[in-house]
Amino acid sequence: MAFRTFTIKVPATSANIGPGFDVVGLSLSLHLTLTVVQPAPSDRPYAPPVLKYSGEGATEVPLDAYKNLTTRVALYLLRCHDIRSFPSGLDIHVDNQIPFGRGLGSSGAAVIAGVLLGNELGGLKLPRERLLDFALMVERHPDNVTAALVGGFVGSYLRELDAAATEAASVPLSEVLPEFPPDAGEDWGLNPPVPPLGIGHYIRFGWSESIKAVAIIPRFELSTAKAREVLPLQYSRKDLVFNLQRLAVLTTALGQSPPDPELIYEAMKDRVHQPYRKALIPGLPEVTSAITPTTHPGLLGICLSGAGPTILALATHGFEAIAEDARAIFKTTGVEIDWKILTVVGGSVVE
Ligand SMILES: Nc1ncnc2c1ncn2[C@@H]1O[C@H](COP(=O)(O)OP(=O)(O)OP(=O)(O)O)[C@@H](O)[C@H]1O
Ligand SMILES: N[C@@H](CCO)C(=O)O
Repeated sequence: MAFRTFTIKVPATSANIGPGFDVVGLSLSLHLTLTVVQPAPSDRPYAPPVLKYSGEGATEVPLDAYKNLTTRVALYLLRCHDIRSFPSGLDIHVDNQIPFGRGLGSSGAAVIAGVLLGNELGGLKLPRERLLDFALMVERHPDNVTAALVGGFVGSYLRELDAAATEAASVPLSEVLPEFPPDAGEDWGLNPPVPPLGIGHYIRFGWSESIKAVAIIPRFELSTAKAREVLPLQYSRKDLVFNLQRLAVLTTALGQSPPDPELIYEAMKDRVHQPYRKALIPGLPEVTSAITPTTHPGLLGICLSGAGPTILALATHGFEAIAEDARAIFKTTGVEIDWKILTVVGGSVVE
């Protein structure tokens, strides 16, 4: 193969949208972009990938290809296809607009970029559904990764697997993505666990073109793992039905033109994750209860974005008033924010 260069562009995502915990995701107009230069094979000694990084997270992300999340996922995909290492002399420049640990799907985007990178480098030509299986072996809830891969407003579920497939899909992350020493020589250890076929299934819902998302982004990180630890293992029937009723309405309501604020505001309420996360996000209940379609014309609904701490307000107009009033409320709790108006975009692209 001759020298080639390609780019991989993956959108940010907001998961849950209120009641759809671990079920729905929305792809948004911030991107993780990889520009990859792959030299033609040569007789020169093996050279490991050189990773450069700009934008969000540039000061904290590992630049060792055997430690970085995206390249580790790419290597996982390659190793599952009997390709034991990266091609020699790769140059990968990552430019990232998605802030880390804010509930905008940075890790989901990094994982999807990794499966797309592995697919390209190995010339594997895997279909989208199979790429999703690999992503789900790493990020085990489907909402962010599915929306990042296919784009739009997406609902997904994990198929019930038989006993053997359940076992294959439940191996610890450390076995899926072992950390190799950079100079690992010939000993690559055990074969990686190959995902069962068809783990995740999804459908794209309609989305009204008039709706934009105001991302109100606190200036602190909250890891998804920490924000999941505070959730209970069991829920009352009342709370479950509360969420199911709203989610059923929401998936169609956001596709209608014009969107109905009265219907959507209530349909974006949640009793499964947000109430438990408020202790981690000072100001969350105050912002979501003070900003309503009555106080802020144009607002449709407001919720925690993913595992937080970002708050997502869906609106047709009045964006600045929503964001600045949220800023003022957060300020009273000592939290500074940045905000952005985002649009709903298509899925990942390799070109
Ligand atoms: N582009 C990237 N390259 C390498 N690692 C990344 C990248 N983006 C995110 N990560 C890793 O993922 C971590 C953040 O993941 P986490 O799941 O906690 O939050 P999030 O994905 O931003 O939010 P959420 O899942 O709630 O939408 C970062 O601290 C970093 O370790
Ligand atoms: N559904 C997940 C999204 C975060 O990745 C959560 O809320 O924990």
